[in-house]
Amino acid sequence: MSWAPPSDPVNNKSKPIKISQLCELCHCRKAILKRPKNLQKICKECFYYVFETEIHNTIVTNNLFQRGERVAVGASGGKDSTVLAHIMKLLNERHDYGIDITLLSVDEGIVGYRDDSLATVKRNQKQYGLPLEIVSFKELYNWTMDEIVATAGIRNSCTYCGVFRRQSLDRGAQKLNIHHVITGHNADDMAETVLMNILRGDVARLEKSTAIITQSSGSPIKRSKPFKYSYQKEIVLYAHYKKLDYFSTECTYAPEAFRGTARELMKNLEAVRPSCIIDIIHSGENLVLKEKEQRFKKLAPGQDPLTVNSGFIDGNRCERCGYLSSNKICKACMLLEGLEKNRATIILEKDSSVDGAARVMRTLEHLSF
Ligand SMILES: Nc1ncnc2c1ncn2[C@@H]1O[C@H](COP(=O)(O)OP(=O)(O)OP(=O)(O)O)[C@@H](O)[C@H]1O
Repeated sequence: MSWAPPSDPVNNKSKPIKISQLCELCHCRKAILKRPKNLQKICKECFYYVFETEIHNTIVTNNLFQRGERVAVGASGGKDSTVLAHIMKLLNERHDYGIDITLLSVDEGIVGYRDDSLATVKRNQKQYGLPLEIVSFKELYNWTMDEIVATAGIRNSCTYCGVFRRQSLDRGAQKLNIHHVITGHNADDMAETVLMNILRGDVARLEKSTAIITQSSGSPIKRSKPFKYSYQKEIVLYAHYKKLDYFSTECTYAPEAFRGTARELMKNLEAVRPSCIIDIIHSGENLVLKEKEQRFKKLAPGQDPLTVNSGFIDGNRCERCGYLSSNKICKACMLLEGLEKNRATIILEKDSSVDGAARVMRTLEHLSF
């Protein structure tokens, strides 16, 4: 789409605009917002244009989509994925990417949170005229997040949720025969991840943390992040001005503790220097890490470092569930094993004493693994 000239120029005599109030991009309309990314004062129309065009440029530069490809948008009903669904539909039509978009949601089973946000996704489905598929933890693992938290405690809830959700999105996509899932992870999320991995010294993750496309070896599903360079604040502004229908409540369970700390640090840095979000991403992209061979064991000629160092076998399948996994038993099955043991203990204790209920409550309070 070519850029449309402003319809309400400065010389509009009925409503003159002071030069100092003019949009710094079109120099015609009144600026109504300061762009969080670079503090430019711009009008609403120019904001839409630059925001959408930057995402289009990210898509084209990184060659994210192939004509005819089927793409699933990981749709949680939150602001990021709602804006993602809206923008993907818009850009697909505007620039004729020729992709086929489906909304894919995971119901983690969190009463008062995910049930409400899924209601938003169902409205979005109608608003955008896109097909929707919902897969649930209950149907895939026979556990809801509420049951997991009641059994394992709240402390590790993000670990369970993250592992099961990642696999659920893959399984949902496979069910639909879709091989590309896009998510609403944005620049703030990415900069936070880079910081977190630096602070933890997690070199293996640091290396991958700025990749726009990720794909587990052997997995048919690739993932990408079209909002890699989009600021969280701009996504919220866009959703607000476009009056998009999204769900804005935070998850009922505790956020991952260390990510929360990194987020706080990022917010403080951004307040002093807005460009630091992009700067951290660029730093991450340009980090040159030591050769894997030097970081890990010595390799025989032709040996894959990942195979040697983690027991990884390309195209491996989990011995329990048969799903693709880089280990003999996939992470989801390992977590499930711990959960099932605790469910068994709780049921046993409940049955064997008069004051069982009180004991179960005490056990639940102290359980963590
Ligand atoms: N339950 C879900 N079903 C489908 N996709 C999900 C779900 N939860 C998260 N995602 C995907 O992962 C991305 C990042 O999720 P995260 O929980 O970190 O969220 P967020 O920043 O609150 O995003 P959002 O505003 O879209 O909820 C989301 O934008 C979405 O694409």
